[in-house]
Amino acid sequence: MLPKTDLTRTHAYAALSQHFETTQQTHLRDLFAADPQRFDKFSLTFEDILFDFSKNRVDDKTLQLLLELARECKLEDAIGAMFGGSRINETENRPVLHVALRNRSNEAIQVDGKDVMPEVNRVLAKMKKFTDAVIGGDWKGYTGKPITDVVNIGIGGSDLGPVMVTEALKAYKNHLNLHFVSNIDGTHIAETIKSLDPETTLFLIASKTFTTQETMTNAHSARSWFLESGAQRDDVAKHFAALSTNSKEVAAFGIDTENMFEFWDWVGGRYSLWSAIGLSIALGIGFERFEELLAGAHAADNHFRNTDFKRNIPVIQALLGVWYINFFGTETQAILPYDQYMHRFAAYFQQGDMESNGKFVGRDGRKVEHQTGPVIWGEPGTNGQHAFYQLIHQGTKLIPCDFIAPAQSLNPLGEHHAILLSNYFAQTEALMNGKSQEAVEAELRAEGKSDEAIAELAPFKVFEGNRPTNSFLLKKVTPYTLGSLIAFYEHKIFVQGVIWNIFSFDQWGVELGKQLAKNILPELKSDEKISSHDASTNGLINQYKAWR
Ligand SMILES: O=P(O)(O)OC[C@H]1O[C@@H](O)[C@H](O)[C@@H](O)[C@@H]1O
Repeated sequence: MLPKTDLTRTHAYAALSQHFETTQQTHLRDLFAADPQRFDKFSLTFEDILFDFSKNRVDDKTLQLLLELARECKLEDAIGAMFGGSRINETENRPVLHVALRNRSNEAIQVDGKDVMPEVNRVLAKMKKFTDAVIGGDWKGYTGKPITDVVNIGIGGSDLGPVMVTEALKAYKNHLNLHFVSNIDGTHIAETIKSLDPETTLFLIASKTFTTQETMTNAHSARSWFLESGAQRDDVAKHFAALSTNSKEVAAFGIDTENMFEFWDWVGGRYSLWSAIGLSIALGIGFERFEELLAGAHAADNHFRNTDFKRNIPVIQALLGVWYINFFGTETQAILPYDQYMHRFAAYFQQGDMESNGKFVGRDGRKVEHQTGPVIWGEPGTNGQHAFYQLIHQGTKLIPCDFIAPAQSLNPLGEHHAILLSNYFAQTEALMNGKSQEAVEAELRAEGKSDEAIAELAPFKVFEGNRPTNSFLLKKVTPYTLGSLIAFYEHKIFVQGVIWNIFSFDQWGVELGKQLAKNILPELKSDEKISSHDASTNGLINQYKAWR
């Protein structure tokens, strides 16, 4: 059970509200000028990751109060409850144990008095055997050829993690071609199988529940395509594997349970890349590197669990987010990786964060009186700079941003990396300092502009600055470092959920649309005019029928 604390009724919240009134106008420039130790004080190093949070609109007092808030919300108990296997996902009556999947120390983790680690290790061993056989060419397709292409069919948590990680670690990839099919739009599977040879293709049907409409429909289409190629039913075993918690449905689909890689209901879909759902990752980069990913996450778990909140990266990340969301009223959070390989990182945490903390009902079952999860978005730098940074620099909205970059490039090519990183450093500097009216005027004067032209143009060229950023500087993107970074963001989400007094590990909000789609599907099959919905929905459906 998680402790229940009403955020807005805590002492720390009242103190923070007061503190906000007195400090909200303070400029970051002045905070830096006033404290030469600011970077040392407000940055943390964890192995090969530097987390610099000094460019945030906080001072010692802010952090002290935010840490008090964490204590008042009983964060320590909540962390203990998660790692201890309590059923903290109360609305689904499940523990939340993605940390067990990467528990490389093998320390026992009990659920209802039973250690889950032997099962975790059994599946990992099975994954290793399978990945070694497929990568090594010993696993043969139905005509005796080795596998060349792997297609992961899954959606949401059964897709986004594997896609993000295999993209982020592409530099470590072996010869297997990876493909991901998620969308129910037939275009996705049709375009994917166009280039594939059924004799050398392996399908991974990734679904925790094995009932998700999109995944099952795509899986059936993949199987039909495979059988139409001349393969027999018995050959399915050589070309289809299942990653799931639901052995009954896997068997019903016709996949031999020998080819099933299990995980458990205590793994949330959006936290499942560490489980059998990560099989495509292990196939793409090899099992050892998959284990390095797990090890990096495990090290971050230990940091989260054992480090004083003051020096605890995910706790600080979370508290800064709370400061902006609940006091400054920010609504979004940009994640901006200066690494092309990490181009799906923000998309991954759109699900991770928004499906976890996009909730308006508190753990007491009542509507909360404060803001909860932010809108997460972002694109890799420098592409974003040429697209939406205008608004971050000069728009009317305050957008806290996370900048992420590796010091070492995996593709050192001429000056590319230095140029990339010069932009990474410049952007947080510019967002913090801005550019004053005087500086703009002096610049225009130096360009020889008249006083009149200067007066006209200057206001448009002013940057207020004081826009907060976090910087993650990684030594290099490796499976290990990536594992740690992902785990930090996961725990940030957890901490915020605790403080907001919401349940971060269910996702009831995705159900209504699914239900309604189920009602509408049969209506689309008939030619009759539909009148069972509101006028807009009826109108849209009937126009669709007229045009199809
Ligand atoms: O893995 P499954 O059971 O097919 O579910 C896929 C996704 O289904 C969605 O409905 C859920 O909101 C996600 O959390 C989940 O990841």
